[in-house]
Order: sequence, then structure tokens, then C-alpha cells
Amino acid sequence: MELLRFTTAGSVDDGKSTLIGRLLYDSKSIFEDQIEAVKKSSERKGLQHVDLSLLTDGLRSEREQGITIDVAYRYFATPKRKFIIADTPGHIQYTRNMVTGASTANLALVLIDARHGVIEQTCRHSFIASLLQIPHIIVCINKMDLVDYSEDAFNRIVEQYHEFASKLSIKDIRYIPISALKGDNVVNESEHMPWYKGSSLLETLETIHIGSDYNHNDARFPVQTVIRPHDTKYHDYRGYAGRIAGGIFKTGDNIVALPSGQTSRIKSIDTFNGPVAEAFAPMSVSITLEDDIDIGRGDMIVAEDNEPTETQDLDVMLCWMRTKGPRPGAKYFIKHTSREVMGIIKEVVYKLDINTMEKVTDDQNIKMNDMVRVKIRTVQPLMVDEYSKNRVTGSLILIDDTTNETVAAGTIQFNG
Ligand SMILES: Nc1nc2c(ncn2[C@@H]2O[C@H](COP(=O)(O)OP(=O)(O)OP(=O)(O)O)[C@@H](O)[C@H]2O)c(=O)[nH]1
Repeated sequence: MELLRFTTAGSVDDGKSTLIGRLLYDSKSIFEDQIEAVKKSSERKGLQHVDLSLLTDGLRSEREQGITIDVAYRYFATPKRKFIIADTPGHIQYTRNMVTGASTANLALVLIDARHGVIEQTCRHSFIASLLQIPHIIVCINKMDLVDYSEDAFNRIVEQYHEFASKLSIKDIRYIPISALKGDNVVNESEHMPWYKGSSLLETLETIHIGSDYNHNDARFPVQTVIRPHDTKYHDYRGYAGRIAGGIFKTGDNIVALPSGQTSRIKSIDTFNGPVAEAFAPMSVSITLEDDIDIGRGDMIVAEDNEPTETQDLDVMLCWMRTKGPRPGAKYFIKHTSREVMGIIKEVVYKLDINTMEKVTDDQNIKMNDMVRVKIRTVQPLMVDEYSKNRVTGSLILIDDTTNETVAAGTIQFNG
């Protein structure tokens, strides 16, 4: 079954928690005892309705106990699809969280309060979604119950957003009028908005076409691990396991292993469910080759006639994720697919003002959540693609080698 990953974006009080609670509740993805607990707390608070945001917030604090993560991943499934929501509390600065899940997110849900329309935060989140090239955006115009389910109010916001978004590069934008609190158009179609002819949010999430979100042209297979079973029955087996980052691999294909440049041919492709004749992104597989060549973790198997760029000099759009900025001349671990190399930030080219979308060149001071264009030099070469071509082989993270913390995430750019 297909898996769709999405992030939620909205400013505090737009109704993110309520919406996620509603999605889980109406799609029957939560347990009876959790519903009971939420009903009881709502009663205790003297509320007339069941406060579904308590459900999300409760799950969130469960998740956060003992672990310091800003993103809680929530899973749910319907008969049509599986979903993973990267859910972040509204009060926490959003940029870095959105960046964290970006290379895998198919979709961003942008919430707008129907009473307020497009606000600065909406623009900022959408701009980041566009920078990260999240392929689909669903703009949920929430709290329609508070504007009398007015078609005019909805259309005004659609127009406002559309005008703003025309400056961005987002491939697919849809608009849905909802009330997360009352449940209109979240899972069930609304009785209050007969003028809206589109699908509910869940139906949209279930049917939106995500097959083309992945790169199917450039075969890229970063090797995560080498499988050599100890069982004597399989002693000849030497498989390279990992997740396909792009393109299609077929048995019999000619391949090159990078960085060594040795060539061979694919003998078999194994999956959890048995052998297959062909595999594509984002499948996890184990590949065996006709020849016994030396390949290890961090190497990349690619199609013979279509290689990525091998380089030690990278232009990167970085999102800084720590309170402290980079130390001058500091070395970082650069994790790119399954490969880790040391590298330094050579130059800050400009800072991107995410409110005005302007490039600021006279401010070299990098702070948390800043988007900065930098030049990086690595000690060993990396095999990269431009982020716009491949979101997996085109992205990297920087890790502080003393604390092991992720300090930044970046997208690789090829031109100016
Ligand atoms: N009338 C109305 N109120 C809503 C709707 N959705 C959310 N609310 C209310 O708006 C307030 C904020 O909702 P939350 O779900 O906590 O919103 P949030 O701040 O985005 O959530 P966080 O993710 O915790 O930041 C709560 O009082 C909700 O009951 C809606 O569709 N209609």
C-alpha cells in the first residue's frame, strides 16, 4: 500500500491539533480508551464539545517524554493509503522542523484561519515548502463555521493565496474549506457548504497522485549496508542493501559503483517480499552483482550511462538549526545519503529573508532558523545531484563532531 508523508503548517491557534485529532477520530484511527479520556477531559473543562486538540496534544506529550524531538511522527491508515504526519507544536519555530522532514514529505498542509486570511506565517511556511520543493500543498481554510460557511470568505482567501503563491514554485496547490472543530470536509463531506464541489481533506489525501513525486529517471542507490549471511546455505550471497534514491533498477542492468568507478551488472534484486525483476524509488532492496567488486556503506550504485556529479565543492542552501551559529573554520560531519565525510563552510554567500524573499549579503551572522546560502568544501568527494533533480541525493545534513548534534540541513544547488 502506498505511503504518503505530510507536514502540517499553521500559526498558533489556527487549529492544527484539532485538525489532526479530527482526522484520526473520524477515520477511526485511535483507540476507544483514548477517545474516552479526551471526552472526560473535555467535560472536566466544561466544554460542550469534545476537544479533539487534547487528543493530539496528549499524544504529543506522550511522544516527547524523555526525548527531545520537536517533530512527533503520527501514523494512520485507511483502506486506501498509509499516512505519516510530521507534527510540530505551533509555538516552536517552524523552519527547522519543516526542513527536517522535507526530503521525504510528499505534501504540506497549510492551515489558514478563515477569519484572518493569509498572514505572514502562511507566507513564510509556503515559501519554505516551495524552497524545499514539497510537491503538493493543500491549503485548508479552517474555522469556516466562524464565517457562516461563506463562499465569498473562502474565495477571497483562495484569491489572496493564489496571488502570493504565483511568486513561488509549487507544482500543485489545492484549497479546501473546512471546520476542524465541527468536522466539515475533514473526513466527511460538509452539509454546510453545498457550494464546495471538491473532495474532503481525507479523500484528497487518499487520492492525490504521488507516483511522480519521485525521480524515476536517474538510477541512484546509496548503499547502507552489505549483507553477508553467516548461514552456510547462503555463503555465496553478498547483497548491497539500502533504499533506492532515484530511478529504476532492473536485473541485467549495467551499473557503476561510485566512487571506485568499477562496473558490473545486476544479478538479482531482493525485497522483503522476495525477489523482483525491477525496483524503483523509494523501495528498500538488496542488490547482488555478477562480479565480486569492493563496495561498502556510503558507496553509490548508479546506472552506467547516467552518473551523479562527483565533487568536493558544494553550493548549499542551508537551514541552521542550533542556537549557536557556526564557528569560523569549524569542521563538520557532512552526512549525504549513507555517506559521511568531513567538511567546512568556506563562505556565507547570502542570507535569505524568508519574509521578503530577499537575499541579504551584508549579514554574516547565522542564527537558528536562518536560511543561508553557503559554499562548502569536503575532505572527500560526494556523489551529488541538484536538489531540484533529486531531493535525496541533493540534500545533506551537517553534524557537530563533538556533540553529535545535527546543526543544519541543506539542499544542493548547481547554479548561481
Ligand atoms: N470554531 C472553530 N474553532 C476551532 C476550529 N479548529 C480549531 N478551533 C479552535 O481553535 C483553538 C486552537 O486550536 P488548536 O487545535 O489547539 O490549534 P493550534 O494552536 O494550531 O495547535 P498547536 O498545534 O497545538 O499549535 C482551539 O480553541 C480550537 O477549539 C474550527 O474549525 N472552528
